[in-house]
Amino acid sequence: MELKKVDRNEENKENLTISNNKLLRSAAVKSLSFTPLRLNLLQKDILEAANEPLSTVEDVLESDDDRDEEEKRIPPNKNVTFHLKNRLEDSPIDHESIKLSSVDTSNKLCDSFEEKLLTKNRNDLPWKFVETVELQTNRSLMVESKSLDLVEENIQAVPRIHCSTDHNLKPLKNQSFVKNFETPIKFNGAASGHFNSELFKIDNIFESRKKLNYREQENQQNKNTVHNEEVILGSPMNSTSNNFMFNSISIKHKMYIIMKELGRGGSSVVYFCFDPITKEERALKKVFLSRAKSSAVEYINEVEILKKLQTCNRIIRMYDSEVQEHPTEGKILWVVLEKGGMDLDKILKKVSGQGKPLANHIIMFYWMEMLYAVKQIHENGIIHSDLKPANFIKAETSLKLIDFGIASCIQSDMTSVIKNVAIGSLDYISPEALFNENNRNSIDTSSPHGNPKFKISFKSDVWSLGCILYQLLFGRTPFQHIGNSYAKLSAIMDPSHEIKFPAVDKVTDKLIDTYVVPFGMLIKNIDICLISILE
Ligand SMILES: Nc1ncnc2c1ncn2[C@@H]1O[C@H](COP(=O)(O)OP(=O)(O)OP(=O)(O)O)[C@@H](O)[C@H]1O
Repeated sequence: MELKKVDRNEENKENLTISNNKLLRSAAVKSLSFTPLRLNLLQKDILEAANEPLSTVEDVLESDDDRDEEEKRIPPNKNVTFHLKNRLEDSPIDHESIKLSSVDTSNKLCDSFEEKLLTKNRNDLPWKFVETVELQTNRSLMVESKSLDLVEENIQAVPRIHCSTDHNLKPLKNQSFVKNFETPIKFNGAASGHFNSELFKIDNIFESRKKLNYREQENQQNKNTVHNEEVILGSPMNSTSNNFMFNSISIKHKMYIIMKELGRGGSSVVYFCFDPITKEERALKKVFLSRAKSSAVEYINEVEILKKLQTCNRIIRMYDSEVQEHPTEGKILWVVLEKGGMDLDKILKKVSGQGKPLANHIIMFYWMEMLYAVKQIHENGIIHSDLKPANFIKAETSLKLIDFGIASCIQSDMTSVIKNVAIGSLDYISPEALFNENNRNSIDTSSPHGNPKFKISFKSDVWSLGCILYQLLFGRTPFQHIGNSYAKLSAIMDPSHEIKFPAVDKVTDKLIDTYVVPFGMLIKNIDICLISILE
């Protein structure tokens, strides 16, 4: 890899403004190679970042900087105290704690739970501890609400568990080793949470219910040709309430328990679900085909494209799909997908909410992950057409690409495709995706004469990548500040529009006198599609 010495003075005096006639793709990439915006990284940093599991990267983002390295880890085989905190009241529940003994923090079996949470004298709390459950590799807590009304509302009140190696049950001073309970709870009357894993208490509840529920489901299927009404699986064990409910769905004769919503798109909802037989977690995308703004064919297209990309490790895995007729909701497309974590948009919002800039090596890590993903689809002849942070999600230790709803498959002898609608997300859309070849003199994307014609190529994705890169560096997309949509479209399409590249001090003390890896060199090695732009 080529290394280059930084001239600090040269670096700092530049405040680059690049004319749009070289297009954002080129400008964004070049800005990194020749200006203070260049990612000043040690080769070591890059390699470290590339090898670092994403979860660790996020842990870094979440942790308190002033904490000792030592303190961040709970040593294996030490007693660990979990401290429940009621976030609404914002006061630790001092007397309520669980002692675990011999906890192996590498997420292996924990030997025993010594104590249950004491709830006496704490009748004022909306939450009552019920029990802890030890699954093979996971530890779960179960918490029950005294009031049904409080369940949905206060679900956020439970979610903090403070881990401490301290036997005196004190929460850590800076509370930075905090694991959030996610909120899988859709149940009435009881809530379960988890830490260190995304498996739930539902596991053992489900075991005892399984036979019954399959029978129920079978009966229902026999009685009813519309076989995929959501099935209520009965009341839970250990719950004082009899309103414990799960939603389940059968896709290609395989049952999934729906746990919670993960996200939403224009015409779809994505749920976190659980395969009760294999215990595997899945994401379930429910597309309301009849409500789809764009053609339902596009969602079917998504399934076909995903099938084509199943050998690519930076693309979300698809396990199954089925179109079903729902009595009230019309045609529904169900797609069973690999479950990812947070999408990059949420990660960026979270970071900006913390008021911290993204560290260079994290930018680099995300950026490389995005390039790998886009490289894989381009090599397979696919143009995504809707690249944006929300469509990259954390999965395993990488970022993976999702949402191929408007993607196009290009024949091997072609480099572009004609669409008859402008497609993409406004802040990331390329000029050519807005440029109606049948209405050249206007930014009006409709056509007075004949069908509109938009010529999309692989480079449209590169433009969107440039916008994402800009956002990673400056905290906003290049056209985000233009509020009026018409003005925004004009700016995107106007080659003379100037994109501002504010001077930001990305050069930390640590890196000032070190060598720099020009960003372009990395890209060159990664994405063939960017080579032409750099040269
Ligand atoms: N496999 C997955 N694992 C985890 N979360 C997911 C997964 N797929 C989607 N999501 C979440 O759901 C959101 C919406 O999903 P997706 O983008 O696929 O829907 P869409 O209807 O195609 O969206 P759009 O209207 O933007 O095209 C995503 O931004 C992401 O937060």
